[in-house]
Amino acid sequence: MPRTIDLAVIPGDGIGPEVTAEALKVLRAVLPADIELVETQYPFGATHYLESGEVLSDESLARLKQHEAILFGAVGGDPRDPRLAGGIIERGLLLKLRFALDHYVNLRPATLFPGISSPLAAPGDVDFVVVREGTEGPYVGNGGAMRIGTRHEVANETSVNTAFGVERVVRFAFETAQSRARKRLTFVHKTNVLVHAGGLWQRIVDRVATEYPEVAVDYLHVDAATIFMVTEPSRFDTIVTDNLFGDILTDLAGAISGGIGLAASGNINPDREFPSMFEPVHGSAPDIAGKQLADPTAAILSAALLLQHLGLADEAAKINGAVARDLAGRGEARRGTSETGDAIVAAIGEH
Ligand SMILES: NC(=O)c1ccc[n+]([C@@H]2O[C@H](COP(=O)([O-])OP(=O)(O)OC[C@H]3O[C@@H](n4cnc5c(N)ncnc54)[C@H](O)[C@@H]3O)[C@@H](O)[C@H]2O)c1
Ligand SMILES: CC(C)[C@H](C(=O)O)[C@@H](O)C(=O)O
Ligand SMILES: [Mg+2]
Repeated sequence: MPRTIDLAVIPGDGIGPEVTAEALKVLRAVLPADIELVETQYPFGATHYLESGEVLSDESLARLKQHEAILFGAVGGDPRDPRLAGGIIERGLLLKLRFALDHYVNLRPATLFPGISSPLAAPGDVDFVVVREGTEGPYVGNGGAMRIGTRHEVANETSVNTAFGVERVVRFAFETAQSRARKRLTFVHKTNVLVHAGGLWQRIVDRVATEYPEVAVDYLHVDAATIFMVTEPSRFDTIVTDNLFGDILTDLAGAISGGIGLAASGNINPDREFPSMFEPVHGSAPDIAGKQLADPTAAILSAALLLQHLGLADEAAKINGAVARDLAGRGEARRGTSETGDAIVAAIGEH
């Protein structure tokens, strides 16, 4: 039966548009003739804000909610531009989307593909997925500052953790662990210091664990987790953690899996009340923007996560297979962004 995918596309700033163009190229190439991809482009990002004054209006948000899924590039402008101070784009656009669309699971797989060199690990050593909480923690903007600019300034940034919010992401993580071959879940936090939030998380992990007897659960403090991610990444299968620890751990996970240019993510609303949003883990990379130097593989693998979420597992597997074949033969030669997109499209045709 013919099917349509109604996709919102937010390319964003810097390398965002460059890598998103390649992800769309691959999506168009992998979908069979009876699935029509309908793309609606939205201009949001720092550049659009500086031109129009809009970060993300309520009307735009309402329009985005109508789509089936969102493909997101990356946002963020010149860090020295005072008009962009205060995380106006990061908070006002990206986090606003994650919160408004209730993306309580931020799913970030880490896989070291054959053919890719990692500072320390060997292929097969890195094959885990981070289930990062996406709507709570220190990200909620519950804070404030007083006596700003004086020697007596006080600044607070409160981490908000609710039983409801923690339980739903922990349940998702157990389901994920249960579905994977090794069935191992590592809870990462800092329960020895952040005792209030840590206590809540620990009690919920312990309680939900009783419903998943096949899943082996362990715990690591986040500082120790960074050690093992470098020295023994094979110990990880599924990781569940809060919003901030998950942010930091997944850049590290990218670095040990061949680089941030390969790290994909999905901001998922498992209840399917709102569209989920798929984006590379990396940002707008102003240092390499406009030079065709960005690796679009993270954006392309994020498109595969998007297809998986929409129930198109065969097409998602085709993209993952094409990326694996391309990476295996890529070697050390430097390639341009669109050249890499073309090579992955060509690799889809090989199977
Ligand atoms: N999801 C997002 O939109 C997102 C995520 C992270 C950062 N940001 C924003 O992006 C801006 C830059 O942030 P940053 O420099 O901390 O992080 P970044 O991820 O943009 O860049 C970090 C380093 O990784 C490199 N890099 C990133 N993506 C790459 C790719 N695809 N191929 C090759 N190299 C790549 C960059 O050149 C840079 O050296 C900031 O405004 C930040 O707030 C946005
Ligand atoms: C840009 C920023 C708000 C964002 C985050 O911290 O979640 C980014 O670092 C990411 O990892 O997607
Ligand atoms: Mg990050």
